[in-house]
Amino acid sequence: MNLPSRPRQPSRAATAPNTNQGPSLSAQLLAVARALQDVRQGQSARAVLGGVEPALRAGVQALLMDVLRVLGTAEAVRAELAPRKPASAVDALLCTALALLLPEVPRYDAFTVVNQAVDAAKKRSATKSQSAFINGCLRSFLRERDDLLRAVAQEPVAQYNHPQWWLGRLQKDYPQDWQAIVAANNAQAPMALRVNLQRCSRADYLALLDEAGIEAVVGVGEAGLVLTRGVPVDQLPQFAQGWVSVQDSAAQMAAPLLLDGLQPHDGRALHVLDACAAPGGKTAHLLEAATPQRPIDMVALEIDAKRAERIGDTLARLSLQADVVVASGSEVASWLPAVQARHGLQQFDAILLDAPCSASGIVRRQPDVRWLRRATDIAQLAAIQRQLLEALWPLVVPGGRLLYCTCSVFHEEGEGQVAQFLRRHADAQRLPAPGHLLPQLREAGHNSLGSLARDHDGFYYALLHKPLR
Ligand SMILES: C[S@@+](CC[C@H](N)C(=O)[O-])C[C@H]1O[C@@H](n2cnc3c(N)ncnc32)[C@H](O)[C@@H]1O
Repeated sequence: MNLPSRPRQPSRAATAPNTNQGPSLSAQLLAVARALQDVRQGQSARAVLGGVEPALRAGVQALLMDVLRVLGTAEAVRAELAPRKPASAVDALLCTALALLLPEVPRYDAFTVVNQAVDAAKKRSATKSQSAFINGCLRSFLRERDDLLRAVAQEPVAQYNHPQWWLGRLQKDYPQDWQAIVAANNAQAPMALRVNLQRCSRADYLALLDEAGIEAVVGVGEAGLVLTRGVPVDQLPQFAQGWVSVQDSAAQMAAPLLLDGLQPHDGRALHVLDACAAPGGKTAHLLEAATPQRPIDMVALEIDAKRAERIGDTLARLSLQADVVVASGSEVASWLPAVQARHGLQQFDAILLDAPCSASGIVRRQPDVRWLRRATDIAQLAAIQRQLLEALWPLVVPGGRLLYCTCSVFHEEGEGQVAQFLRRHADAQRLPAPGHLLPQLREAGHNSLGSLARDHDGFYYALLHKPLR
């Protein structure tokens, strides 16, 4: 945490409490505080934001993400200012305003935040009677900010903005790199794109972006791009027509890892199973990588019926096709016979197992994740990952392969899981794959183009080959 040496000046964003066009800051603060209350009760930020009225949603989303990134500091400061924890609605509004007053979040002039937070408090029955208390706390913070920040800087949760158990796990798994991982988690991720090579080349799409005034650099693989500034997807040329998708650079490594060098011998289509497929980002990438010489027959499995609908939406936009099956990858008997009959197959040439995980590698995109997870979740998730690996490995044809991946940096969900699997399965051989990829903190000069091109989330990849008998 950087301590400011002098009071912060009015900053880059709005300093006025309201404009003629947009909703007032107090209305946004009220909605952010309600959303924070819901997240604290266990709901994901994505689900909560879905319920925010459309006119407020974009602003509330941006502010909520900022608040969640510094929530550990804000809560520690609140505890200094008000040792007896206020009622949940009051605490959520107070912590929201404190977060927006921290030096890491220079969005608004400090007095604007204070005044608008007090206005917000007066608008809600659950906070109305505490508006003077909120005003007092926030003004105390402005007066004593440096001392308060120095006091809480000694507490790891306040300093690093991650739960204690999470920091402990990172320290154990990465004694050298844990602080760099935490710093990357607290930064904002760039917007990465994957060009649909069935529709156009990367060079042609770059030219389209250039025409639209959107600056981008070449990213991973044959289809990756990274924007120097994120834009709403509807501003991306030909997005609705399926020429491009938004996907982090680490996730874009899955399709080439699984497919490169794999060719069915008899000229038939490659039988591919995406075993945990929703919302279908990697299913789509695999299908985009099909060629006339290597057509792909895709089965996309997903346990959650609602999420499975999103695979259909993803594929429809991109004009791609898969057999979407709602079932559990670990209960093979419930879906395999019907799939075998429909596709005329016995086993799969390639299986992608993008397993459910803690999502500890993508917290820079989903800053709520760190506050929602519990320490005990990791062992439970590792048990599910193990069941899926055990159930799916027999479905790989000899000569075929399984790509195991998670968007986690924790060893128990990555290297630890795969090392145990290899000890149990003499018929599994490792092929080259990146292993644990760590989220990157961009180098000095921040948006330096080379640094952007190499930026990615935290991820884990292991490629397992089943030799011919
Ligand atoms: C990491 S996400 C997959 C992301 C997806 N591969 C993509 O790139 O868009 C994991 C998915 O696995 C699903 N899932 C969890 N347990 C499962 C199981 N036993 N069988 C099949 N799907 C499962 C979850 O509902 C979730 O949609």
